[in-house]
Amino acid sequence: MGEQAKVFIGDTTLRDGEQTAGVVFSTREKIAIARHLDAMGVHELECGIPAMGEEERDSIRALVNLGLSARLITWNRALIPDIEASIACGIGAVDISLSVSDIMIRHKINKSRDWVQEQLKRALGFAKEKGLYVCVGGEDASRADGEFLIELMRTARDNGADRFRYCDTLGILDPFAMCEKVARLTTAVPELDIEVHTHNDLGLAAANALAGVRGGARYISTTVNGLGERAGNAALEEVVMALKVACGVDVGIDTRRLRAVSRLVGRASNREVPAWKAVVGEKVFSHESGLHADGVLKDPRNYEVFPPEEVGLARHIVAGKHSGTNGIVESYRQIGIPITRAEAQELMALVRHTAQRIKGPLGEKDLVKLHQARSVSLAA
Ligand SMILES: CC(=O)SCCNC(=O)CCNC(=O)[C@H](O)C(C)(C)COP(=O)(O)OP(=O)(O)OC[C@H]1O[C@@H](n2cnc3c(N)ncnc32)[C@H](O)[C@@H]1OP(=O)(O)O
Ligand SMILES: O=C(O)CCC(=O)C(=O)O
Repeated sequence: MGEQAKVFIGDTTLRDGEQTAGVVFSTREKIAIARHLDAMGVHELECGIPAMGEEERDSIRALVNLGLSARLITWNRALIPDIEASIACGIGAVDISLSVSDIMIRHKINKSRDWVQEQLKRALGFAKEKGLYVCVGGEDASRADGEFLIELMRTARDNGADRFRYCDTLGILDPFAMCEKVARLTTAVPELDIEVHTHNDLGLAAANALAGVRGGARYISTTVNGLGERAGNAALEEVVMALKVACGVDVGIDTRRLRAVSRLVGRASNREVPAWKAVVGEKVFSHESGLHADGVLKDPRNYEVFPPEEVGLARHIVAGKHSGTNGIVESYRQIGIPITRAEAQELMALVRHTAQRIKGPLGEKDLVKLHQARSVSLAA
């Protein structure tokens, strides 16, 4: 993955994210999330499923009316009425989805590979006739026959598709396999851009998204906080920061807004963001252990992969069971009580004991109490 690689983010918080069992966004929440993602510079928003009915279509129309810079795209089965419903919302881009693995072709949609090919031509032909941008969604592509996928992509290319979405629908791939499989497709059909849509059933969604890019994909499907079916999708915040930090690929998104959008989606989905959530968790820049706190105080780069401000977070030095002298001095400094290293060393056993007793970090009151107790015992 070189610096020159252009990678686009297609966020599907408002479609696959909302498909999380039990999650419902109000139109107002959808608007707030869409505005936020747009302001950050997310390139495309998959914003709903018009075939679901009038209420869903109304919310999609409300999003269309915002006039965002991001491209809005809807999810559709490969059925003309689904695409007509999208057009009726004023949408200019559609994902036309087909199950492409034999297991789903036979045991879900009860059809054949030939039917899939023919239905793709029909639905894609219709959408292109209407002037739409079309992403062809290959549901369960990671379990599909490789040769069949190539044939399907060629059909898609020859019928005007703008890109192909390679879905690891069940999250079964490892990053090495993902890279190889996508590379095979990009080599066989180089004219058609690939998007990778990865699920987190094995905790590999973000890694697989990056592996897809290594294999030649140019689009990544994400959701804020990794919301999505079952264990969720590749998290926007993880993908964007991993691309930037680990791969040297800047997708041009304002990462300082990641915390805010994470909290917005956390509230709207009624799924609080865990404090330890990678990249945006409230406590992922908290340092307690003596050697870590010391290292961070000397130079944050010792223990921080990027500065917390880069994602809208802040650093915290925490006094607790594993604290060392320098961390304790800093904890007292933060609450306006300057102490010396010698004083901190004397307080350390009390800090450890208190942390053990309360089974957690010390708050301001605990620190003040220990400091007063020490002063009293010295005076006595
Ligand atoms: C992997 C994914 O996330 S794909 C996105 C899935 N998202 C959703 O399902 C959320 C929204 N879904 C819905 O509101 C509804 O399921 C609708 C409107 C899409 C369809 O509703 P219904 O017509 O009542 O069908 P139902 O949900 O029971 O079953 C799906 C039907 O679509 C068919 N189907 C499934 N995928 C496709 C496809 N890609 N192209 C064409 N037909 C399909 C199934 O074979 C089944 O048809 P059958 O009843 O003839 O066997
Ligand atoms: O078919 C698509 O475009 C997306 C389907 C999907 O969400 C998935 O396969 O996980």
